[in-house]
Amino acid sequence: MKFTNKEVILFDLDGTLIDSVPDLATAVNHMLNALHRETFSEDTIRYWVGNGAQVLVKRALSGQTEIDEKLDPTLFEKALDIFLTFYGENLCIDTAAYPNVSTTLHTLKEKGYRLVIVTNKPFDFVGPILEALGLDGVFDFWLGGDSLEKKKPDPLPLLHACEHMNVSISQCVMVGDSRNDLLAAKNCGMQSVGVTYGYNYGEEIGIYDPTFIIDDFSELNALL
Ligand SMILES: O=C(O)COP(=O)(O)O
Ligand SMILES: [Mg+2]
Repeated sequence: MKFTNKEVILFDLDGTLIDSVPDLATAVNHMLNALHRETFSEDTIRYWVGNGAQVLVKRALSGQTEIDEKLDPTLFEKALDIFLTFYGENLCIDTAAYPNVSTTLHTLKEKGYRLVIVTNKPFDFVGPILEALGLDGVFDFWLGGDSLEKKKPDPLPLLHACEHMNVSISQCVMVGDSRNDLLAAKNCGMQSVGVTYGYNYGEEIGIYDPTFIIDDFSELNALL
């Protein structure tokens, strides 16, 4: 079984194309240290990634995935600023593309697919990371979590990407590691691929009903 009549492939970034948690965790702990607060392991922080930088910082200050509703707004603003500044200066120290990502993206491009990134990560961080990993030439377009007024799991960024690329929803596929990607796809009737190796809050990706599930990025070659 494989997809038919697809033209544009939408990719999530963190947990799908790149393992960015090592650098995100360093930046989170730098921020927590600066504010004299308890730090956390990379394994714990991995559960907090997926809804963008603001939610990540709120979860870190709350010490759990569930955000503390009584979080002091001044503390949050200060924490966000420390996090964004440090992360922006240390984007690609221990971040790496997952196995077979680069070769598979190049193969898909050679087959004629146009490739797009739809991430919840702030837009300004995306280009420098792609450049550092040698992936910047492969994509036609990308959207960050702050590019539009709503982010995944809202379908808005996926719909915007389709419109920008001048294709219909049925001509696109969303490839992602988290429920945010698969729910965004489901919310606009787009087919999807769930990857099992990324970050999904400790949940099996299959729960969110992707069209196909893959354990390795190169398996896309057989689906497209
Ligand atoms: O930055 C995040 O929280 C997640 O980013 P992603 O949408 O690329 O997984
Ligand atoms: Mg992701």
